[in-house]
Amino acid sequence: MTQPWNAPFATEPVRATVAVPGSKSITNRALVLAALSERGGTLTGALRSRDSKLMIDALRALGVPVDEGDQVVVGPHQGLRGPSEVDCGLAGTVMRFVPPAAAIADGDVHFDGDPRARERPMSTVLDALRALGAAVDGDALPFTLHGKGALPGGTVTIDASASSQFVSGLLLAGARYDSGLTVHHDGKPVPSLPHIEMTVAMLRAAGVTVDDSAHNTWRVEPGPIESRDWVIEPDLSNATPFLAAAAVTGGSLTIPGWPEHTTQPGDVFREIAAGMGCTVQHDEHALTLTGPDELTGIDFDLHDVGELTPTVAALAVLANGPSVLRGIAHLRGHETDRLAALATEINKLGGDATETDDGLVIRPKPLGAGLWLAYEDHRMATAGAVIGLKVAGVRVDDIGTTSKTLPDFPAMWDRMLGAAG
Ligand SMILES: O=C(O)C1=C[C@@H](OP(=O)(O)O)[C@@H](O)[C@H](O)C1
Ligand SMILES: C=C(OP(=O)(O)O)C(=O)O
Repeated sequence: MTQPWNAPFATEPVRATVAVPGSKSITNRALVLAALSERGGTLTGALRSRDSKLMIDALRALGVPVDEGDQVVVGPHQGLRGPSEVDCGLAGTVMRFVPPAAAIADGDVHFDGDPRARERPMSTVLDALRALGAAVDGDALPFTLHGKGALPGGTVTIDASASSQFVSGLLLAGARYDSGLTVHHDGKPVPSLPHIEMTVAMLRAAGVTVDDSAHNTWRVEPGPIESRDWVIEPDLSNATPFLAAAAVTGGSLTIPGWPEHTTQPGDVFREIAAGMGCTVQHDEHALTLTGPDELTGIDFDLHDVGELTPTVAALAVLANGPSVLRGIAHLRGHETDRLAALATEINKLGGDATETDDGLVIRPKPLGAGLWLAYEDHRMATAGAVIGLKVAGVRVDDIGTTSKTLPDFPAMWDRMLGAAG
């Protein structure tokens, strides 16, 4: 058990430029697409973190050569194969993206992951694969896919209201199914739609024909996936704790390389921060956020951008008025039940947060020192760091859990604060 991390308290406004590593979501999609293309592919600016390492190791376990140099190079291979073991860790992208790909492997593939991963929703993907012709034992991690080297594919109806990753995972592999794939969603609205747009955009960039013109229906034509050099954008969701540092201290923070156009949901943070009183400037080179004297509360539907919730909740705790965060019931199936975790930890520090059916209500109240639990959730850990900038004596029990997507977080945070002087 590691010692709790003393969250640095900001004695002056944060003023810094912070370069964040590559996007988790784009990196892990590019890895899957490269593995499913005949000649592999390369990734420039790939994220190197627990989640991307789990994806690389999963692909290697399926017989795909992956070289991790300056670039990540996915080599050509003779087809995915078992028998093999895949460790999903706590990575939603590994547990939801790899099984649809492994469904065309030759041989058995056994999947498992962290204890919490066994509780994350999974049966939708496995039922869909069964409906498309796969043989699968199990409804959650651990489970075994009995690959036959090909999958008929066709049309499947799923309820993807618990996670957009159910749709993305199926679409990423769908072109390699004999008849391609049509996915219909039937249920409450699918969350995180920008992440599905990211999937569709990357499939098209790899030469796959995708029809997403009908609401809640996606059609992927069968055919090859082209080999490409993927240039990975900075992870905009991982940029948000750093931007939040400027927001809560009345400072100014620049993220270089913020894309002009992107499917990353982190881009919506510009609108949220502006809605809370920040000034946000964006040009073709960078994004700069300047914090106000006092943050205002916000009423925001985060359904499309749920992964921003922990950062936004941290801002809300330090705002001068109430905030309502809506549309995020599906966060109960994330790395931890994020609604329960945020409400519990905020209230433990003396704050006022209430869980609703689909979100959180956070009211201003002075906070005090205390231990902030991360629940093995990288974004809970970074939210604790943001609050600690303004509340003296906050400790985060497991800052190391940030390695899921941002292994260098504590050093980056220190460098950011050092730059403020
Ligand atoms: O496809 C992706 O890369 C992701 C989709 C989203 O999942 P949910 O739709 O389950 O929220 C997001 O929260 C997750 O961090 C990454
Ligand atoms: C929900 C998240 O991760 P995962 O890809 O494991 O679902 C997240 O990073 O906020």
